[in-house]
Amino acid sequence: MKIAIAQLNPTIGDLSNNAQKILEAAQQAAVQGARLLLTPELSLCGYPPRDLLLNPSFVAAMGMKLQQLATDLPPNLYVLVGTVSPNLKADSTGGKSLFNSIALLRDGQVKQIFHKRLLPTYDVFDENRYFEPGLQANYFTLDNLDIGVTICEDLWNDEQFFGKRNYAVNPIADLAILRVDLIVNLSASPYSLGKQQSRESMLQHSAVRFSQAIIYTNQVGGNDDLIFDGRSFALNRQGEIVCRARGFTTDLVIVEFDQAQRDLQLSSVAPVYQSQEEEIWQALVLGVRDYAQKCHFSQVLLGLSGGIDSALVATIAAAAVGKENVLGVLMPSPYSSEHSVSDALALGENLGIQTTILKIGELMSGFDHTLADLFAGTEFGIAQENIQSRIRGNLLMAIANKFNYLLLSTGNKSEMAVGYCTLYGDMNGGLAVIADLPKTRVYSLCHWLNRDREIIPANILTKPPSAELKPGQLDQDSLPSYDILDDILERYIHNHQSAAQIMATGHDPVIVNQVIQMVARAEFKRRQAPPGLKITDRAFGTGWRMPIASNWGAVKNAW
Ligand SMILES: NC(=O)c1ccc[n+]([C@@H]2O[C@H](COP(=O)([O-])OP(=O)(O)OC[C@H]3O[C@@H](n4cnc5c(N)ncnc54)[C@H](O)[C@@H]3O)[C@@H](O)[C@H]2O)c1
Ligand SMILES: Nc1ncnc2c1ncn2[C@@H]1O[C@H](COP(=O)(O)O)[C@@H](O)[C@H]1O
Ligand SMILES: N[C@@H](CCC(=O)O)C(=O)O
Ligand SMILES: O=P(O)(O)OP(=O)(O)O
Repeated sequence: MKIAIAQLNPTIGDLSNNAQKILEAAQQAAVQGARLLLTPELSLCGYPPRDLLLNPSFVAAMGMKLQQLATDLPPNLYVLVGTVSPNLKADSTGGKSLFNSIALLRDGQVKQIFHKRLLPTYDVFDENRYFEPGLQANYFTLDNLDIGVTICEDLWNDEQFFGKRNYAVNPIADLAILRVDLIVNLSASPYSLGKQQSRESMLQHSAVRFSQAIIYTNQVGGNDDLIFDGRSFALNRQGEIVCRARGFTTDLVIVEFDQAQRDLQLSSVAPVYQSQEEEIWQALVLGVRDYAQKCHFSQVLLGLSGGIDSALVATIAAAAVGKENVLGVLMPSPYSSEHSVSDALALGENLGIQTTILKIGELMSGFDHTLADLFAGTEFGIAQENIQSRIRGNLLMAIANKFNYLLLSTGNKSEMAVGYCTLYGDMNGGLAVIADLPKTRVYSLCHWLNRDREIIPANILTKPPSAELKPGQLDQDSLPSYDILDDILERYIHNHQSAAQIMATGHDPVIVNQVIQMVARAEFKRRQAPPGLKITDRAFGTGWRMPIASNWGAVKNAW
């Protein structure tokens, strides 16, 4: 039996176009002789729909679209579609009003509905807010095969693999007891670095442990801060990968279930593990492309300083939306170095993007003049330095607003962590492209980009980072060196280590305390930052929920 995996890229809430994508995949699958088509979790509305689910008219429209899709699908093909369904007992039991479900469609009808059993609530997930958990093991019978149905998190509870039980039940174990022939999984699993290795080793473990063939279908595409990498795959009962779809792009793959052997056959196995840099690059390009497209922007702009952060963002942007659709704005001030302009122009030329120069000296004088009386008798300080950044931010938003460009902001994760950025200045923008990349990773990605030929000019790679807001200023005047800063941040933010634990690894206690205080104090800035593309398992986005007015971490030695 041929089973098709449709690795789709839905737009959240675009029910008609999402249904059309499912229909087109079904037509292709039917032509290729498939009997069953799998689509991702919530494929009809896109994942994550968030609070759209609280809107009854949205839920009703999804129900109608599902019925229409069932009617439109090619005959004789069974199709699993991700949708929501009502919890009819909600009023009497006090539960949530919806299930996160899969509908089995065939010949114009919704044949069966299956509900997601394990609802994730950690990191970016908030499914208990909307959904009631399903209580039953889900399966259906097709051509004498019993096919177990699971939704995303349903597979993430193999206590032998994790070394602990994440939930009380394990849907795979329940299906194995029922002796199903095959388990399919419809997922919307967001990308983070190394996630595919975890998914594959987790499911290899479960496939072998329960002697179950598993087909895992993932969503692909960018939705706000989240990037879905696709890379759907299937495993036979021995835990061997028999098929792997492409990463970071849509795909339709057919796998063959051998009914005599009761197992999946080997089909096409795409190479899986690229270098970390290549993987991050593909994720960010997809994230920018889809954010722009799904928010209806065809052109983007950014401030080009001749520094490495803006150079990387410009390079990603050119790959995402086309070099002819990227505008780099150079805004030298009297404090800017000469190489600021020459390096930015060299980068612009290498990329083939448009560039323009707007000198900001006169605007700075205008600000100084207007503020002169109010600031009289005070020393020149950070507030005056930041005026340059705010003038640039203002000019960039004026251009974005005038010509309907998307402004990309260029802050990296190290800066966002410690607040080394100016609110309403360089933090302006619609999308923070590298906000989840520590500065050391910005460097490694740029070196990787230059592996065959120079894209990022050598001088941008070698000069010391500088905000250039006053003469001779370097980042390292205010911050520890980036390799030290990034190591402390990794331990504190990702590994949840305490100050004492970080100090025990040999870091200077004064620096550790300073960094932790800076992270706490910069929360108010991060809360006002544009959405940042998530590429790690701990990003400053929807999964980061810190208080702003808090004393924890802000007071020296408080922990
Ligand atoms: N702009 C750039 O291009 C750039 C780049 C790199 C580094 N930097 C550095 O970033 C720093 C920016 O300076 P900054 O942080 O003083 O400027 P800022 O204006 O971005 O933030 C400080 C201001 O925010 C407000 N604020 C402080 N705590 C708050 C809270 N809890 N809630 C609400 N508002 C609050 C206050 O008005 C305070 O003066 C400087 O050190 C600068 O050198 C800037
Ligand atoms: N001289 C500049 N021209 C254009 N854009 C600039 C300039 N200086 C800074 N920017 C923008 O602001 C961010 C942050 O700057 P840092 O150098 O990190 O302080 C930069 O990426 C540019 O987008
Ligand atoms: N834990 C899974 C599942 C999430 C889900 O159920 O959507 C993941 O991170 O990919
Ligand atoms: O933000 P940029 O591009 O100016 O990079 P750097 O901070 O390294 O100068």
